[in-house]
Amino acid sequence: MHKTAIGIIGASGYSGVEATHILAAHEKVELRLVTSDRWQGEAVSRRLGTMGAVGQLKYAPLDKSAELARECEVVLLATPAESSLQLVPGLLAAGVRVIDLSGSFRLRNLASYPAFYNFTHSAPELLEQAAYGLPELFRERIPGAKLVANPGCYATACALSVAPLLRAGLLDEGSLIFDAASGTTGAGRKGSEDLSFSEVDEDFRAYRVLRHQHTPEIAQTLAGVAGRTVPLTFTAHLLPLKRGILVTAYGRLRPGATAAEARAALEQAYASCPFLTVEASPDAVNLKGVVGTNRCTVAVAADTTGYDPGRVVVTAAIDNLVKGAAGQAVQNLNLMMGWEETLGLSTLRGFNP
Ligand SMILES: NC(=O)C1=CN([C@@H]2O[C@H](COP(=O)(O)OP(=O)(O)OC[C@H]3O[C@@H](n4cnc5c(N)ncnc54)[C@H](OP(=O)(O)O)[C@@H]3O)[C@@H](O)[C@H]2O)C=CC1
Ligand SMILES: CC(=O)N[C@@H](CCC(=O)OP(=O)(O)O)C(=O)O
Repeated sequence: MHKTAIGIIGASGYSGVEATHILAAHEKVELRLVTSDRWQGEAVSRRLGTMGAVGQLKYAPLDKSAELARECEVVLLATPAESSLQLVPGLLAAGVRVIDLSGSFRLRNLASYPAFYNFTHSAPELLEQAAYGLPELFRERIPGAKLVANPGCYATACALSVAPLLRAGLLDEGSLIFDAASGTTGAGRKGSEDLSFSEVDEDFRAYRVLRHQHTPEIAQTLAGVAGRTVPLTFTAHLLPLKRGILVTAYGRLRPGATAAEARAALEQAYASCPFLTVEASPDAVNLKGVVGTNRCTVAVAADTTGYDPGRVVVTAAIDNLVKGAAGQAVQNLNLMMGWEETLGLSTLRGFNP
């Protein structure tokens, strides 16, 4: 059977390693290229275990990425945003299709880059070309895309929690609040004092409050589904765990809308989405149900206590490295290539039997 040549640039990072595992077992893929400076010259099997034929592949240095990637039909960039920004124009010019896991092609508003990513965008003409790779909400542009901007991990969970309610016109025009918590792999492999074991273990705190880079991304997605600006506050928290994101979203039902309609909106929106599960109650949405898988679980409840009439709460959970990064990238790859959406992703095993 013909296999499609794929490369992973930034293969030694947390999401690059996750992508290597998934693609090594993908029946339609030949993993042709993995690049990393820290592991250059070493075989994949030395770092990740035997992994069949892929185990023999050696990590190439990052500065050879652009040249070697020309042998690939599609390349996943699991690199920091600035590195992706440098690499993407050349790869596209060489006819290579790209799935970028970083934030460098997600935002339409150019001013958001200096404000939230600390750089001025050097390839603004490519932003319009990039398909935002959140298949459950924006499936149409992915199959024909040359460049897919894979969504951020928090942005994935936040958007999937409330988008169906906004699309169905069930929420009022007041602001939405997203409280989200992530495991530490969300910050990547590079170390910092704040992320050291002694600082993180047995602690819990918010970070980058009112200046997190996923705020404009969530706002862009919600405006896309609601057809209006959606005011929002997003707060990220660091969990003393390795993987997983749980978001709790707070909004208000518009007068006359009911909890049953909100639940039906989630169920209808996600009925044909293989990785989305609507749980009976927000209490049933947890990290154990999703970690190690490409799933996203969601559930909604509305206030019945009378203490806050109209209040609606939605929870959503994902694995930040799978549905929040490498798994979603492979889901997008499957759609770009016209393959079954779940290929390589349906047998991933989480904690639950
Ligand atoms: N971790 C997560 O949960 C998520 C991450 N993302 C995004 O995906 C991308 C990869 O993230 P993640 O896997 O966490 O990152 P890591 O920090 O774990 O890994 C970064 C990778 O990029 C390579 N790299 C290339 N250029 C540079 C550079 N200038 N500085 C540092 N590393 C470089 C590194 O190679 P080497 O060191 O071997 O040379 C390494 O393989 C990022 O843009 C991130 O924002 C998106 C969603 C979720
Ligand atoms: C725990 C933790 O630090 N998580 C990261 C999320 C990484 C991500 O998705 O960021 P990009 O938009 O740069 O791709 C953060 O909050 O920045």
